[in-house]
Amino acid sequence: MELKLCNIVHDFGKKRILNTINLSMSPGVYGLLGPNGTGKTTLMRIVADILYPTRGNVLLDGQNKDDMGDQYRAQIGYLPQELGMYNHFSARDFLYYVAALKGLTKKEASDRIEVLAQMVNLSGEMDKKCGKYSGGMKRRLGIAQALLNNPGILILDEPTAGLDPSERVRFRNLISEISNERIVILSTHIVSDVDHIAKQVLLMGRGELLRQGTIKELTNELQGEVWEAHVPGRLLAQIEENGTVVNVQQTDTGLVVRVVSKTLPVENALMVNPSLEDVYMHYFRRG
Ligand SMILES: Nc1ncnc2c1ncn2[C@@H]1O[C@H](COP(=O)(O)OP(=O)(O)OP(=O)(O)O)[C@@H](O)[C@H]1O
Repeated sequence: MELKLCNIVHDFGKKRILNTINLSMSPGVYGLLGPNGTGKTTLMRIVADILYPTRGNVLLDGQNKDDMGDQYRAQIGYLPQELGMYNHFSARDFLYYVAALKGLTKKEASDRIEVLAQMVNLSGEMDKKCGKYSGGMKRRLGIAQALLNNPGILILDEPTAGLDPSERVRFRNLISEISNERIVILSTHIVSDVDHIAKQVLLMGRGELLRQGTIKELTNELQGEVWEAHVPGRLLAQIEENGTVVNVQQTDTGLVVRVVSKTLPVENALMVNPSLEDVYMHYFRRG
């Protein structure tokens, strides 16, 4: 399966939101990483066939999605940022409802709901009302509804927003498990959501794909430019002037500063291995 975005441009009124996006994807997790308001949701809505781009084409295995119609939409699973759920529905009824909208028969729906409830670890909670679900359970139910039609392309828009750290880790593992046969596009501004699981990281800044690569490729680009130094507080401003400060930790004897800088930031700085967070800060330090 190959999903290709060709010269996607999108304008809202006179404002250009997406500027000539080109991208080719095969099964695996694509982490769409960038600050708020850079066009991630807009791009995902275009791939989900909810929004028509101003210009450009989306091709699935060489066929234009607009020519494929329902055949294309049958391949899409979408978890929007805000998924509307009926609080008085049980999780099971909610999934039956979405299954009906997706055109599944009752038998297909009941078989699939059984499998998905297990997959997202909600088997024992299916008769509980959606309104009684925690944030993490809602997100897992959101994944289940997106997977009802067994889509080849799964689009997850900030799926970990509002989750606590342990839910976040569980959720990341779940995404990883379900990504071996499908294209998963996951947008986030939280680096750890895509660290470890993304086959490719797409850095999105102001409507453009700034960089694309594996985590290793992106971190390798900063090899020799990431430092840690133990410094007195008064040196922080000078370090900030010459590099991108990624982290500052207070200690009894001063600060431990992590910084991206082409040159040695201070005498005693030690070169360290770059992380995806360093890459993110390097590209987006000014928001
Ligand atoms: N329907 C709309 N009409 C006008 N402008 C819009 C519309 N939807 C989004 N925008 C604008 O497009 C830009 C990109 O928004 P988008 O939601 O795609 O970004 P994002 O990267 O997903 O951000 P976030 O993480 O905050 O959702 C923003 O400036 C936003 O205000």
